[in-house]
Amino acid sequence: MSEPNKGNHTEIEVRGLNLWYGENHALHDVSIDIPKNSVTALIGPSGCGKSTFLRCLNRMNDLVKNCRIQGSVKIDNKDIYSKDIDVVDLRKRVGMVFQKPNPFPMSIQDNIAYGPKIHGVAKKDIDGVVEDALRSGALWEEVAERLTTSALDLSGGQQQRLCIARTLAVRPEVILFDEPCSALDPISTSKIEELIMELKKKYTIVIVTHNMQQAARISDHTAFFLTGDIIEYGKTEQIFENPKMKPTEDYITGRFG
Ligand SMILES: Nc1ncnc2c1ncn2[C@@H]1O[C@H](COP(=O)(O)OP(=O)(O)OP(=O)(O)O)[C@@H](O)[C@H]1O
Repeated sequence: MSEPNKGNHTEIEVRGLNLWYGENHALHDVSIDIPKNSVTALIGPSGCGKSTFLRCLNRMNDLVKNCRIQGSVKIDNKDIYSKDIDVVDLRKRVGMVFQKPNPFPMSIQDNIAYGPKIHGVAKKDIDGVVEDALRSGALWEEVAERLTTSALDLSGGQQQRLCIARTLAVRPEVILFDEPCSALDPISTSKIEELIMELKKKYTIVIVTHNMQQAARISDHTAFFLTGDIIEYGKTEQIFENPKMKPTEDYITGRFG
């Protein structure tokens, strides 16, 4: 079991989390404390369970057939797997941004307004919510004059910032990023990285990344996963400059993975 991080106020507390896809035991007794208003990076070789773990944090694995989960995941002190949790409300509180930008096939404005409308924001307030979300997503200046045009006409990087803005529009507490830059060029990537570092002032961020430099640049804490276990978890500086575990050192120095 990994040492839970002690320090900042904990936003996400995971204890003894086990997950099976059918017979495949994909997460082994994972425990971790993820601090509020910070960026936590999940790194590790392909297939080690990073995305699986990330998806446990907003119960996206509920949608996977034959998936079984044991253990507890508390967000803001409340077990998100308890019976009285409304999963739609949970996914509003814990937003997610995926590897490939996935705007809805509708206008920029409607992409952002979609969630707030579903969650009951009054019509008169929608324009303000849209503008705020696009500003927070560092996209407003680029799209203010073309809000009614299709989101699919935006560049890949702009689409990804739109997806981030769409997540922000429903006022989440936590944002999960699953390799958000892997489909983007270096300039778009650095814009998203800057945005993530800005967003952590208001939100708790957990990011899966294959890009070690990215983890080192933007995260405060890093967890190294290997075959379904957290091998090491700590301050990013310590993990990258002075890893305590041999497999962590081997991975970050490129000896495997
Ligand atoms: N929907 C699913 N159904 C069945 N098995 C799955 C599913 N998703 C993941 N797995 C399995 O769970 C294990 C962990 O996969 P996961 O995608 O979480 O790893 P990862 O570290 O995120 O990998 P990558 O870096 O390649 O995205 C793998 O053995 C994978 O095959």
